[in-house]
Amino acid sequence: MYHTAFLDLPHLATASGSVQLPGSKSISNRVLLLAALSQGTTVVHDVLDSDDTRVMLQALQQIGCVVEPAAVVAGQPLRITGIDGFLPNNARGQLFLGNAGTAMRPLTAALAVLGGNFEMTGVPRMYERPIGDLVDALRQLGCKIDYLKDEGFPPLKIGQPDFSQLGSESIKVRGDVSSQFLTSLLMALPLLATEQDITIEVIGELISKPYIHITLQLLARFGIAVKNDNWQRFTIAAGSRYQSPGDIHVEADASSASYFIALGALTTGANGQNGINVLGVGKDSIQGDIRFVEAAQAMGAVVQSGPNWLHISRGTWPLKAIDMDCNHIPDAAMTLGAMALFADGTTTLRNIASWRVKETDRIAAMANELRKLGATVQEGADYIRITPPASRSDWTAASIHTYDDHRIAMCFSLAAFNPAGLPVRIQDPQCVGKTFPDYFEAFFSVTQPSEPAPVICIDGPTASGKGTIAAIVAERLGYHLLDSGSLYRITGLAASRAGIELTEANAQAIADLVSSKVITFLPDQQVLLDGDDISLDIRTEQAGMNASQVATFPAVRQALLQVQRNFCRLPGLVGDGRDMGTTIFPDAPLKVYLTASVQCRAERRYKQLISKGLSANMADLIADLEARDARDINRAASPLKPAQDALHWDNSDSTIDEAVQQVLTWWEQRQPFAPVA
Ligand SMILES: Nc1ncnc2c1ncn2[C@@H]1O[C@H](COP(=O)(O)OP(=O)(O)OP(=O)(O)O)[C@@H](O)[C@H]1O
Ligand SMILES: Nc1ccn([C@H]2C[C@H](O)[C@@H](COP(=O)(O)O)O2)c(=O)n1
Repeated sequence: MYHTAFLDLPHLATASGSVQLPGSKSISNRVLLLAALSQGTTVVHDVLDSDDTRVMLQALQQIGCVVEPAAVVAGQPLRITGIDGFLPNNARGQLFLGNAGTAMRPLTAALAVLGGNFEMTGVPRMYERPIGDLVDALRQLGCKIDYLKDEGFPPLKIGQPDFSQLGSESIKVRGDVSSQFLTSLLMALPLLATEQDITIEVIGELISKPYIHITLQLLARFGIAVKNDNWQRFTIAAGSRYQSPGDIHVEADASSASYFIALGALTTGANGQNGINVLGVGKDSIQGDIRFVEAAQAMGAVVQSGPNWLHISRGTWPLKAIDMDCNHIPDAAMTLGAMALFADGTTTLRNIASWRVKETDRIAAMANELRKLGATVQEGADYIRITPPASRSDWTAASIHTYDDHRIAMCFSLAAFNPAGLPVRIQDPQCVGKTFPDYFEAFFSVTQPSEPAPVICIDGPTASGKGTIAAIVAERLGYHLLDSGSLYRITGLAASRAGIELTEANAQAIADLVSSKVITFLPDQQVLLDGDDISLDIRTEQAGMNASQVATFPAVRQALLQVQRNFCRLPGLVGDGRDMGTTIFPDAPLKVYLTASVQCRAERRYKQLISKGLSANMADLIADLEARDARDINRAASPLKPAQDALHWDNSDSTIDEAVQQVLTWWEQRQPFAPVA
């Protein structure tokens, strides 16, 4: 997941390949709660690991469930031992539920019926998301729920219920604000339907029926039969008791599939490959958002499907504008809003009032951000109408505000395929953590830029601070990092270990040797050579001198050329070395030549070596630095020198932060985005 302040997507040209989607959020959180309420242990496979499931799992452990392991571990199922319909004595506490509607609402209902003493809290946006209709319905039953802040909204305090007045009348709940209210009652009331039937009656039109369909399907898996009378009355039979189904698999998220379905519809592939394969969800899905496929087809996508896979390719182009009632696919419909940017006219998405009370006011948010890109947008209480930019020149490079809403971030990634060749900036990309933490990694794995991904080159003499500055700049931008010096250090070390003398006569043998090695770069500057950890061995001054020696051999430089260029991948690269800007990435949009005085560099290197527990003395260091500088500058092959278009920075008197800021400022000056107001 990207934790950067923003993520710049370069202009993208083509897309092809396969994406394995993460588990569905809606199914994950329902299954987790049902398992928690059940008798027995449920083994849950493929649970989504995201912000919303994390808060749910934490809360379930607080109410007394045993969860093993305590959090989702990739590739491992979760074992949940439920409470069998009863809270432990004196169950109480504060449950923090972030911005997860799929946790706040069902847990409120279940705990209000079970009768714990809990405070239900979350992030500020959660306190703007209505829950009053659910609370009213629960109070009809005798549940005790108080508002801790604003009437009708979390945070809430749940106390002991009094069911002595419980009669045979049906429980009434509004169906036109959020289907999560009905889902919450459907999951909580089996706990009360031990001796009598319980009927829920929906007031107003029931929105998002597909989500109720998921709830009913999953209740059935946990042993609860519900009679559905025309989506207006739901009767839970007397004698209900949650029973673990044993093993259960969470299918992949159909809403998350929408971005890749759209991607297939928008793009052509490169190198003879065509289309996008979406794995983990297909035509047998129980999720309503799978019907996004029909909407995408209406806009021109060509879709083939199997039980749990989809293959999508471009059909009609430009896409066809549509006028569609999207009530059945409220979440995935946002993706249609992004697709509308590529349509042949005005697209209208109707019956989407629920967008206004989601993670943010999604109608307003989509309208604002689409306008930034150049679209003409009209919004109403329950609709949005989008006309794409009239021509290429009407597109603008936009910095997309994401409102802490994962779907806004994912939708607007598609705008990077604009016909104007513009990049797109996604602010706060980590908001995708709510449902699809590795969304951008998946997106980059199947997309290709129209130009090579952007590279920032930082060259300069030894100990000038290149490596330090490059690493921080890369981290701030979410870019890959190439420490090219380490490749020469590895080469020198490999040759020495193989007993090859570092002479010109052995240059080809050394080049062949390094080409035959498996070099692995791990986080935290860890480097493996054929599986051996050589991270410290390559950092000695001797290793630096050896590197400088082998770096004079053209055969070695040639062997490492493509290795270095292969580091240039989406979303971009920061490369540090001696010839990044002159030889390896001559077309890089930013080249920095970083220097510092010899005395200053020697002092820094001294401190660096001592802090690593390596021995050093200043006089030797100065001599070594000067010798290394001389060799690097005077060698014939790709000598150390500033590229003609490099910007120079002497950082003898600046801090690391100042140097980083300078590079980032230069980089920002090259971006087309308007400054954030
Ligand atoms: N502006 C700065 N102020 C103070 N210390 C710095 C500054 N820049 C870098 N340093 C420190 O100097 C040391 C050397 O920096 P670094 O290893 O990044 O240099 P380098 O140019 O990459 O060296 P080499 O080419 O040998 O790999 C590090 O300990 C780093 O923390
Ligand atoms: N692009 C590069 C990077 C490094 N070298 C050589 C010259 C250096 O003295 C040696 C070690 O580099 P360091 O890790 O200190 O940055 O490797 C080069 O020729 N070209």
